[in-house]
Amino acid sequence: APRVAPLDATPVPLPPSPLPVGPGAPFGAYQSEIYVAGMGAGIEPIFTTDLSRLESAAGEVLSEDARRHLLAWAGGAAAVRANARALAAWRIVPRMFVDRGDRDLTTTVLGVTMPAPVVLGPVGRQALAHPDGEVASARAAAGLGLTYVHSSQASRSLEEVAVAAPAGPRWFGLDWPGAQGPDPVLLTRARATGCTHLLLSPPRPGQTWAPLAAVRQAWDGPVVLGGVQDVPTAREAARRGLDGVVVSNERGRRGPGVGGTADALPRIADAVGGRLAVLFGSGVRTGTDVYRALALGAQAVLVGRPYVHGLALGAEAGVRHVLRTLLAETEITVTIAGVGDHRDLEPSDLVRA
Ligand SMILES: Cc1cc2nc3c(=O)[nH]c(=O)nc-3n(C[C@H](O)[C@H](O)[C@H](O)COP(=O)(O)O)c2cc1C
Repeated sequence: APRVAPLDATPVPLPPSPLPVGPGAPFGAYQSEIYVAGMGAGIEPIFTTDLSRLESAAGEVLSEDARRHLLAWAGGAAAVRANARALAAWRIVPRMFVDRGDRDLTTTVLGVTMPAPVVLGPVGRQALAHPDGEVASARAAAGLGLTYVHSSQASRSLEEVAVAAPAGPRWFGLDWPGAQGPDPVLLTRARATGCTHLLLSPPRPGQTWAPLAAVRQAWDGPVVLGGVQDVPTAREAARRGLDGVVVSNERGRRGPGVGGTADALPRIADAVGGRLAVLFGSGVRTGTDVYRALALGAQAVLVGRPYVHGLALGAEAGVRHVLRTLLAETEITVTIAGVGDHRDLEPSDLVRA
C-alpha cells in the first residue's frame, strides 16, 4: 500500500534546490526559492505573487489620503482601464525549435546596462504608501541592479536616496519647466547625487518646446520625454535632439477618452525607434505585459503603481518582492514562449485576441 504521511507530520526539509537561488540567480529562480521556503520551512512569501491582486491588497492597508493618491481611480480610472484593455488585446504566439542557451534578460538603454528591461518610473509622494518612501524603493531597485527614476515630487530627498542606495543606477524625473527654464540648483543636486539621465514629464496644456534648449544646456546627460502618445510629437522630439521617449498616457490627465497606450506604441516605435530609445510606461502589471510591450517595440518598460503598492504592503522588502515576481514572470514568459533573445521580439510574436 502507498505510504501516506500523517496530516500532522512536520515538514521534512527538502534537499537543496537544483536551481540556483538568491542574488545573481536567473530571475525565474524566485519561483523555486518561494517553493523551497514554503515546502521546506513553511515560510510563505511576504504577500501575494498574483500581481493582479496587488492593488486591492494595497488598498486594504493604505490610508484614505494615500488611496486617493495612489490607487488606479485616483488619476483616471478610464485611462487605466484603457491601458489594461489595450495590453490584454495582444496574445502571445509561441515559437518552436528555438535554441535557448541562457536566460538573459539584460539590455542596454541609452548607455545603461540593465539586468532586465524594467525601470522604476517616477512616482511622487511615496511616503503616503510607507514612511520610508523613495528610500525603500531606491534600495530595492539598487539591490536588483534596476534603474530607479526619482520624482521631483518625491517625499524623500535626492540626498537621502543617494545615501541609502549609493550604487543604484538613477535618473531624475523633472517636471516640464516653465518659461524661466529649469532650476539649476535642482539639476546640480540631481547630478551630484548620481542621477545620470533626465526624464521630463510632459508639458501641461499651453506649455511649449521653448524650455528644452535651457534643459539641454543645464544637463549634459541623456534627456527623455515622458507622456508621449502620438507620432508627430515623437518625431518632433527626435528632431529637437531628445534621446528617448516614454510612451504613456499620463494617468489619464488628458481626460477619460484617451486611448490605451499599447495601441500607440507600435506606431511610435516604427516612426522613431531607429533614432530614439522608445520606452513604455503605462499599465504594465505582469510579466506578460512586459513581453507584450517589448514585442510592440519598447526597449524597456517603466512600472509605477505596482512597486508603490509593494511599498505599502512591505516597505523595501515589499518593493523587492513585487520586482522579483515581475522579473520572474517576465523570464518565464520569454522562456516558455520559445524566444531566444527578448531583444528580437517583434509585433509578429503577438496576435490580436
Ligand atoms: C501617484 C503617482 C505619482 C506620479 N508622479 C509622477 C511624477 O512625479 N513624475 C512623472 O513623470 N510621473 C509620475 N507618475 C507617472 C508614473 O511614473 C507612471 O508613468 C504612471 O504611473 C503609469 O505607470 P503605471 O501604470 O505602472 O502606474 C506618477 C504616477 C502615480 C500613480
